Amino acid sequence: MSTPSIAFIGAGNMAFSIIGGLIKQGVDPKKVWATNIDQESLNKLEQEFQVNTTTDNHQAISEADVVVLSVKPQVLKSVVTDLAETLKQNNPLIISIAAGIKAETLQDWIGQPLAIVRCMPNTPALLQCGASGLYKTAEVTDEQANVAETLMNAVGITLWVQNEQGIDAVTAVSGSGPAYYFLFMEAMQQAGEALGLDAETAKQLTLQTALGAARMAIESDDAPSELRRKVTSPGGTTEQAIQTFQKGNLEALVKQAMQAASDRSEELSEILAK
Ligand SMILES: NC(=O)C1=CN([C@@H]2O[C@H](COP(=O)(O)OP(=O)(O)OC[C@H]3O[C@@H](n4cnc5c(N)ncnc54)[C@H](OP(=O)(O)O)[C@@H]3O)[C@@H](O)[C@H]2O)C=CC1
Ligand SMILES: O=C(O)[C@@H]1CCC=N1
Repeated sequence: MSTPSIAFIGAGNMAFSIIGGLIKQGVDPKKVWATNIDQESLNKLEQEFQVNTTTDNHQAISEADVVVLSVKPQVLKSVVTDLAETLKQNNPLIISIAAGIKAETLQDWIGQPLAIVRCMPNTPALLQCGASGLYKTAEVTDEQANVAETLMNAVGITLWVQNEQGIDAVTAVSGSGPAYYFLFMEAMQQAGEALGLDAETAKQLTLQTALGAARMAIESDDAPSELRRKVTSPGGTTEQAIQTFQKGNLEALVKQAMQAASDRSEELSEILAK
């Protein structure tokens, strides 16, 4: 397949991030369609990225090689059942980014086992710094798997999981993950202010430190535990902070939080399959 024609059904936060990443990577905007309920919210997307937009989901998928389902999980059933006949006729590759909706459920709603890739991206896709987990059904050809991978590689790194449960774990790690780091940044910034820094100084120091730490963790041969050791002078300041985190059982809390995210992903798949 040359450059595929891609239709995003439900152009909200996540689709905006992926479309932005694709266009910045040089994907032809004429090959991209995006839909939403109202045209007003599509205008920004059209102005910023020059992609085709419509409020008519049928029009968007009429010639699409790839259909990206990017509405909220709660409305996915009505969207998919409405498009089922066209999907069966055109047989595009379907990429669903919805949290918690199993591929088999989508195939049931469509009424045919079409080729489905479940993808769990994250919002840093907007900066081509995303991380996506992918799972494919048996119907997905090698060529289609390549298309899905190439698409998502345009906005960050892409990793396949072998069973669908893996997508629940990916959701808990990288899908929801940016929010965990943002929460930590918010807390650090507030604590910096409480220590007497002005808001802007606390913000800049917090964000640059997050960037520096992430880059070091990615680029260094040292594991994060070793990088941490190198910051922590015996009897020094970092040791006091780390001990405070450990007394508060940070690791157990992180595990508990991510288990809750994964459980919710599984739970959604049961609730929303009905
Ligand atoms: N946000 C994130 O970090 C991530 C989200 N996801 C998944 O991505 C999906 C989208 O999430 P997100 O972008 O945050 O959600 P948004 O609500 O921002 O985007 C969904 C968009 O779809 C629109 N919409 C609703 N119904 C229809 C319809 N019938 N036809 C066309 N468009 C419609 C909504 O319009 P309106 O607002 O007017 O209802 C909204 O603009 C979800 O399934 C989520 O699970 C996956 C990974 C990360
Ligand atoms: O919170 C959610 O349900 C979605 C899925 C992962 C990130 N946002």
